[in-house]
Amino acid sequence: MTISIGNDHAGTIYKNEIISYLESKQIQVINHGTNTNDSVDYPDFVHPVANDVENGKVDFGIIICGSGNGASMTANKHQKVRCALCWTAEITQLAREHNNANILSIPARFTSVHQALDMVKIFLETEFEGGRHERRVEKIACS
Ligand SMILES: O=C(CO)[C@H](O)[C@H](O)[C@H](O)COP(=O)(O)O
Repeated sequence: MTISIGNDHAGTIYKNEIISYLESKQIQVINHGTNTNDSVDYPDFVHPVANDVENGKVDFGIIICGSGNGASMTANKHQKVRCALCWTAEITQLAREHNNANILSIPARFTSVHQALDMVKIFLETEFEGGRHERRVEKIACS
């Protein structure tokens, strides 16, 4: 499995912890940055992740900013992306089970690193339930 990841300056520390976790699980990572704490614009680092998911280069993406909102809004501009802003384990599990989310948006300024790593684990290990949810997910994309 390969994961595409991107973040703004508010998420750099969390991104580095997540990469360490993923690599410990032998998961390859495409890191689109940013890699410093210098102020940047989140769309510049989220669009590449959304492109990777939309083009089928990876199955899942992870994006991180301060509240998770800007990153999520940016990713969801991409037609084939279903980005979920998650801040608890249960919301993360439901984002996969019910919404077949393919990008996880993490609010770095409102979660701990431990919570973020737990959400990443859940996001990657939880299967989409399909069934009634499949019909609903298919209606998300505007024609
Ligand atoms: O888009 C955001 C707000 O929803 C992100 O949280 C950004 O990380 C945040 O806006 C950055 O704020 P800063 O004051 O420029 O660090």
